[in-house]
Amino acid sequence: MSAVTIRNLTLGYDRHPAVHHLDGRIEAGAMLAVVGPNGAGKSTLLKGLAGAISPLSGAVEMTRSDRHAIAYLPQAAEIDRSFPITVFELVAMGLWRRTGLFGGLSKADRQAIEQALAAVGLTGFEARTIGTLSGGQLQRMLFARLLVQDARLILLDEPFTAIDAKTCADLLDLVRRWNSEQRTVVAVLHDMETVRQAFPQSLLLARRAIAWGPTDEVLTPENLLAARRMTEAFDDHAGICTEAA
Ligand SMILES: Nc1ncnc2c1ncn2[C@@H]1O[C@H](COP(=O)(O)OP(=O)(O)OP(=O)(O)O)[C@@H](O)[C@H]1O
Repeated sequence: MSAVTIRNLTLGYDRHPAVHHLDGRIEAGAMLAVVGPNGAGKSTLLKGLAGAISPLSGAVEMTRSDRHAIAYLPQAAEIDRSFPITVFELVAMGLWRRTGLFGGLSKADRQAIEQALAAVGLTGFEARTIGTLSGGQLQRMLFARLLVQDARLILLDEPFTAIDAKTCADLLDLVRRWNSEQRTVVAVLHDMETVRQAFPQSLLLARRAIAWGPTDEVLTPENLLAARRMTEAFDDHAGICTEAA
């Protein structure tokens, strides 16, 4: 059974396409890594799956109940840390579909928030404002919000970038737990070791799909080179450095 079917999907900004003519299926319960060079369209694809941007053409198909149960973790850079909100309040926002924006929290809701904070190792941080957290603590807090969302489809944009090894390992354990609970996880990742270790399926993106399937068949040197060449060909401002994939 597929959780998501992508049909001839083109996504972009101001009518400029960033992801072209993508076709594929994400099976329910899959762990799919989305990989590719900078500017390949990975974040754009996640936003399209999350429903945060509308397709220029084509479609993202999923059941109505799945569409209403998507948890999306944006890149850390997109979080406004100066916003005056506490850790508890931010994690509580994961419940808003159930409680409504201004609804009160039940005792069970408060317990769920406390449990989520405990699961990410942030017990005692409830009253801290988010601007006082370290990078690793911030990411743990965002995972706690994902936990209380209790979603079937979880979209993660670079969840392990710029965090320490311990936090990375702890959060990867949570992702594995979600997968063992038959949730579907789609993650944009840059670290190929993490992809090979934890994500059986990969989509290699370079505006178009270069390859999509079992990770060891997708992450070949030939495919990675093709992805880099294709993304550079798209980028008007591409520099001459060709080292980092
Ligand atoms: N809000 C936006 N408005 C206009 N163009 C955008 C916007 N966001 C992304 N783009 C462009 O769309 C293309 C794909 O960007 P995207 O962020 O999806 O790539 P990415 O693969 O996630 O890159 P990275 O690995 O660097 O995060 C890029 O050329 C980018 O400049």
